[in-house]
Amino acid sequence: MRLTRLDIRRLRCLQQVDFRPAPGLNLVTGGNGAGKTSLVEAIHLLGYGRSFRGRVRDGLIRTGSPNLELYAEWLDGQGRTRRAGLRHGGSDWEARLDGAPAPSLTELCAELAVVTFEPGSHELIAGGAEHRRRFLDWALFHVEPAFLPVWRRYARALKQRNALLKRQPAPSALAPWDRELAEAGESLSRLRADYLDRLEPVLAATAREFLPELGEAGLRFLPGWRREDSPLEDALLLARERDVALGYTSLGPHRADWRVDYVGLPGREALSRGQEKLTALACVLAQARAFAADKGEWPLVCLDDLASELDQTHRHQALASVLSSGAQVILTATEAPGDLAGALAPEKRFHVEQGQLHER
Ligand SMILES: Nc1ncnc2c1ncn2[C@@H]1O[C@H](COP(=O)(O)OP(=O)(O)OP(=O)(O)O)[C@@H](O)[C@H]1O
Repeated sequence: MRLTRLDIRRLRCLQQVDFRPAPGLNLVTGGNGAGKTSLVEAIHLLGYGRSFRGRVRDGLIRTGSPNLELYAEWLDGQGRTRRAGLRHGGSDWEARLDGAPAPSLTELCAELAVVTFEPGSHELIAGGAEHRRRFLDWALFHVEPAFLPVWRRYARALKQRNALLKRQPAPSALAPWDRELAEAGESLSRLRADYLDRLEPVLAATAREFLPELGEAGLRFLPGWRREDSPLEDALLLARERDVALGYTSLGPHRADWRVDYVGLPGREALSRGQEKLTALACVLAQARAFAADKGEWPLVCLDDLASELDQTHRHQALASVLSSGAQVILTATEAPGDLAGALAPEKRFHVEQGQLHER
């Protein structure tokens, strides 16, 4: 997909910004606090329904304004122009897709595929499991039509089982919910495991470009219970008494996780901070590549403040690898990097200052 237009109104310091990116590399420069990340957050919001810095109600709307507005146009894989608009007031929102009201933000996000690497992205490796589950589920949401209904069914059953657990039921009263949770949970785990199997060789190839010294990268799926020992329904049965005492469901796909292991390293703890960041970048780019292989088009790639995360060699490698595939990239930096030339020369340059965007 290729973003051709993004109008931003009242998002953080961006009162009124009209962004017209080029198909390839777009460089956005600006000093600290100028609004570069806010621009990336606007794109991310359309693709995920939230910012990577939190929900809309957590400060994304310009102070003193009742809401923010976004309007985007992009070309899809068939060259058709698509349009989306979003007005978000924090708790209430209104969205339109191709001129018609969008019944849910999910529907809007399904149309605009965006991957983002930003200074917080190393959490994908160093942070809690929810970051990695979100990463996994984003990909499945886009490439696997069976995913969303199964995920919703699981979330509903989990909510109901947890509500019941809070009332300290007799353990046998959990049986119907265990069955429902287990059925949806087994399907969800199969989809996640299959996706990670497909992603693994793509990640290994990407990691080889960035971190060849660590040896082959592999992915290990942790489904949220000892899946190799027992089906989920049996595991839930065995956990009933404990769950009643705890008041919540202690195992299942809502506790799933995955990790990257390198042949040359004994464990994740052994990664340096720079290696964590490079591994996170390899994961994000591998996900974009796997998406392109499945869907026949690249997601929009946003690289916020890449220079603060990576040395010049790795920055070059990452950009060269993404741009050679024809992806559209939005790259932000405090200063224009002096080394972006030849195949890495930006097609368009923008500068943000005090929330105003200028094309250079
Ligand atoms: N709700 C808000 N209303 C108005 N201004 C806000 C709001 N939230 C944040 N800001 C301001 O918007 C700016 C946000 O800047 P942003 O994070 O996009 O900067 P940046 O160019 O990425 O900077 P850096 O290089 O420091 O990361 C800051 O100046 C901040 O004070």
